[in-house]
Amino acid sequence: MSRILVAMSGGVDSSVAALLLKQQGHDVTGAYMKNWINEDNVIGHCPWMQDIDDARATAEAIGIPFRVVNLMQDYRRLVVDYLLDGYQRGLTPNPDVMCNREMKFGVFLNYARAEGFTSVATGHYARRVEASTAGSVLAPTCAAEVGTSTDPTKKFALLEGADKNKDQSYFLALLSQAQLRDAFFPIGHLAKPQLRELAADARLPNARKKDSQGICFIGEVKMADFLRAYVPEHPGPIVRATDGKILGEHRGLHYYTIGQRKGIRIPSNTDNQAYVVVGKRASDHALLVAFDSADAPGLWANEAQVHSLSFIGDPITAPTRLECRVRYRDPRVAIQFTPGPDATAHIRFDQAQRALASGQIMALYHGEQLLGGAVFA
Ligand SMILES: Nc1ncnc2c1ncn2[C@@H]1O[C@H](COP(=O)(O)OP(=O)(O)OP(=O)(O)O)[C@@H](O)[C@H]1O
Repeated sequence: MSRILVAMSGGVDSSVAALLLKQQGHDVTGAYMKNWINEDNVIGHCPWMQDIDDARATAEAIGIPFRVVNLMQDYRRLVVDYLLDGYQRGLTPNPDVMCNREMKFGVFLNYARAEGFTSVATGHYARRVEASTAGSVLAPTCAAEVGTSTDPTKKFALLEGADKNKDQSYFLALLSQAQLRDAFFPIGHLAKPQLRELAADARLPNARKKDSQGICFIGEVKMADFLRAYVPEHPGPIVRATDGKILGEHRGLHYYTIGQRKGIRIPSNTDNQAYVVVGKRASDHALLVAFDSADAPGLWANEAQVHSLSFIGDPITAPTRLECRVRYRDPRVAIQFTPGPDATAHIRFDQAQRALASGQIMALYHGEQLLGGAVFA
């Protein structure tokens, strides 16, 4: 029997994860991670107290012990500083991906091990399966199995969640084999309506709670409001990329992402073409814009460089036809993957991709198997 610490956010997904593990006969404890409590009270409503109450009440209904783990200092250092630093450097960081690698399957997993637990579980929509090595790509041997084995001789692979509308594998792209070995995703094989039914049948108090939105720690708050509070304003010119004409002034590059059309506040001078952000220029802190069209400079990419490449299973060391996902809700797209030195790779897309930002995460797939991830240069 495994001793499992389930990360319970107060939401219905992680509650059903705990419920299923308990029903399977494991020794289960629930834990809420206190990552962020809106310490400076600058970004309004933060539902964390309600979430703790919900998680505690649900743990009680399931009949498992519950604790609150304070990880605020680690979170500030490993996620918030990464986020703020990235935006200040003109990048597009992804705090959810980093929260998984550094917190849930990092600090929280280490905490669990130190407390005598064999593994952690979350309510992510992703499936962990046993894998065997076939060439350089790990091939799942039994896609139906969503087991709780921590056998150190076994290798594990990650598949997309069965509910394609809820799949969260993208956010797990930077996990390692060692992290995956001790991580369970008990709800990855379920569809959301099925999961809600299980929650209702078990009379879990949060069976009808609505799904959370937005960044894990910021909760319901918009990223722009968060950045306004934490990143100093740094104005610069808005420059038309096609001819260098200065069109106006912006209040900080961190408010903009490549591909963004809203909030540029430069009126279009044709009837039907709006400006879109196509880049950021560090030398004069310029925001580069162009009319949104197929030939807007820098907006569409046939190829890209990535760095900080990591693999869940065996690394891919030769040029290979694969697929990738360039952002959470995007479909997988076919690519030619060519590994380079020092955890870099060159990606050639079969079809041009719109608005790839430096710092953005690329998740690498072979069919529905998540192979790993990297960061766009
Ligand atoms: N503050 C937290 N404390 C404990 N676990 C958390 C916390 N935030 C997220 N998690 C874990 O990470 C998983 C994915 O987080 P996400 O914010 O995407 O939640 P979700 O998919 O809406 O799931 P849920 O319905 O459980 O909130 C959750 O299912 C839960 O296991």
